[in-house]
Amino acid sequence: MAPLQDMAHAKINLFLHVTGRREDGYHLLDSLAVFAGAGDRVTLSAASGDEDSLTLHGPFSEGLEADDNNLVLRAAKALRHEIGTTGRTLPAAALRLEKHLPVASGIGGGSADAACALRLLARHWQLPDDMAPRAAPTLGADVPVCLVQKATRMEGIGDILTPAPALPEMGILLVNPGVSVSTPSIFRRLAATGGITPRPALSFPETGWPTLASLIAFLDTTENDLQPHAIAQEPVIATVLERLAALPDVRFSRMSGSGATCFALFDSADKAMAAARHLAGQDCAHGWWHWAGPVLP
Ligand SMILES: C[C@@](CO)(OP(=O)(O)O)[C@H](O)COP(=O)(O)OP(=O)(O)OC[C@H]1O[C@@H](n2ccc(N)nc2=O)[C@H](O)[C@@H]1O
Ligand SMILES: Nc1ncnc2c1ncn2[C@@H]1O[C@H](COP(=O)(O)OP(=O)(O)O)[C@@H](O)[C@H]1O
Repeated sequence: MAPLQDMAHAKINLFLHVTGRREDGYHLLDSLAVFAGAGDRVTLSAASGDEDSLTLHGPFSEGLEADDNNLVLRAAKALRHEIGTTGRTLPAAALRLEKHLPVASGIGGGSADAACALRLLARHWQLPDDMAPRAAPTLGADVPVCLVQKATRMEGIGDILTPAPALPEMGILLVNPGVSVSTPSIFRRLAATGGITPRPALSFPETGWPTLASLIAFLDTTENDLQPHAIAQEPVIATVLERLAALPDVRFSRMSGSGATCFALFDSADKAMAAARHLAGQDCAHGWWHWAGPVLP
């Protein structure tokens, strides 16, 4: 069998409202998630042994372990469990993860890797369509949206998904200042300050956003409720946001997820790439990770 390969794309929360808290401590969200061309690559080859295995490669593989805690191997285990008794007898998979996305950075890299592994394993084992979506939420709140990997409104804790209305063509620049941020610690900070901002229910336009201006007019009515808490923990995020807002041709900027990656929107991928070159020339951006290109359709 030829190896199977798929991309685990970066998820960006264009806005993120925390609307409530469940009894188990998980927060209810309302968020518009889109995916960028940036991503990790996962490859699956048939293996002869009886254990699934993982090897790590790429610029952000250092600091990650290829052990049972890695979300790629956790995905394989969760999928076998979901399948039931026959899950244990399915052929072993040799998985290879090429890590290009910064770890613990608010763009769901680990969740995207898990979702990507689920998609590949479901193809490898020729599983029915509902099997990977059943395993996804057991791996993390962001894994279901990463399985879909298309612009989506996320509600509940990330388990209620609705396809987003049509989005305009745009370019995106992602910038991470090289600090990792733990998602639970940012939700804890939010909870400690009372957390929930009361707001009227938000409605998305049924016909979508025909232009970037119309999308930005909508985003201007929203926030990322986790952003102030992430800045309080890692003040360098505020510096990233200042730099993004000052870039040529920038139309909008904000932090994604629980941070620290921030994004800026542009009329085109070319303009995003030109702004990335401009930023890379600044002293403050030394050691910052960035990626610029298209938002996936
Ligand atoms: C904040 C978001 C927004 O898309 O993105 P990231 O910053 O991780 O990219 C996600 O909700 C993150 O999803 P994910 O990273 O999969 O979270 P999980 O592993 O399930 O949960 C980690 C911890 O975050 C908190 N958590 C997570 C999701 C949620 N809806 N409410 C929460 O309170 C809980 O404390 C939980 O124990
Ligand atoms: N394949 C993986 N890639 C990234 N992180 C992983 C992976 N497997 C396990 N993890 C763990 O998951 C945590 C969350 O990682 P990640 O998904 O990158 O965060 P975020 O959703 O904030 O971008 C990290 O602290 C990391 O230790």
